[in-house]
Amino acid sequence: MGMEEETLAADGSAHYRLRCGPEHEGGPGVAHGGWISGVFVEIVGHLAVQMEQLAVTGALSVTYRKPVPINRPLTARAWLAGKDGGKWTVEGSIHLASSGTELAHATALLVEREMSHYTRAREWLGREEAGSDGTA
Ligand SMILES: CCCCCCCCCCCCCCCC(=O)SCCNC(=O)CCNC(=O)[C@H](O)C(C)(C)COP(=O)(O)OP(=O)(O)OC[C@H]1O[C@@H](n2cnc3c(N)ncnc32)[C@H](O)[C@@H]1OP(=O)(O)O
Repeated sequence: MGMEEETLAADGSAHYRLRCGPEHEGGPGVAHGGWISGVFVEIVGHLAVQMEQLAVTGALSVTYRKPVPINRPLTARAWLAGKDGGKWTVEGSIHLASSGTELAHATALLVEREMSHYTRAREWLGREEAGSDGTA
């Protein structure tokens, strides 16, 4: 996703240096929105990994404030904004490195899981493709 460096701050937030390559261009000189969303899924998910908790993204809301240029140094951060049992609210932002201006912001709901999540997903898919009622 173009991540070049990750640093963890004492407050638990994660900070990145990154850059959008031309392969993710969505308009002349600017990033595709899917790349921006993908960066957010990765950095909010990685925050949970850093805290040694497996969690998946249940919901992600992205605000695209300014076009994100390709081939320019960017910074991003992710931080835990709240926790309610096994549900985490994680926020993220992407900035133009040169000015610090925020280009995009995200709020994500992460849901804690065990590794059995993936076994259950495979079992669910088997039932789904076999034409059962699909109840997970
Ligand atoms: C230089 C170095 C750089 C390094 C750079 C890092 C690189 C390394 C990256 C590693 C990091 C990658 C990280 C990728 C992470 C994914 O890409 S995740 C992939 C995308 N997400 C998915 O595939 C999830 C698919 N969805 C699901 O599996 C299920 O819907 C979920 C999300 C597990 C929820 O299932 P569920 O049965 O509803 O779960 P359940 O336990 O019943 O619900 C828990 C609670 O969450 C609530 N909830 C669930 N979904 C929602 C929702 N959408 N909205 C509101 N509430 C919800 C439920 O209502 C419930 O609430 P309570 O009743 O407890 O109050």
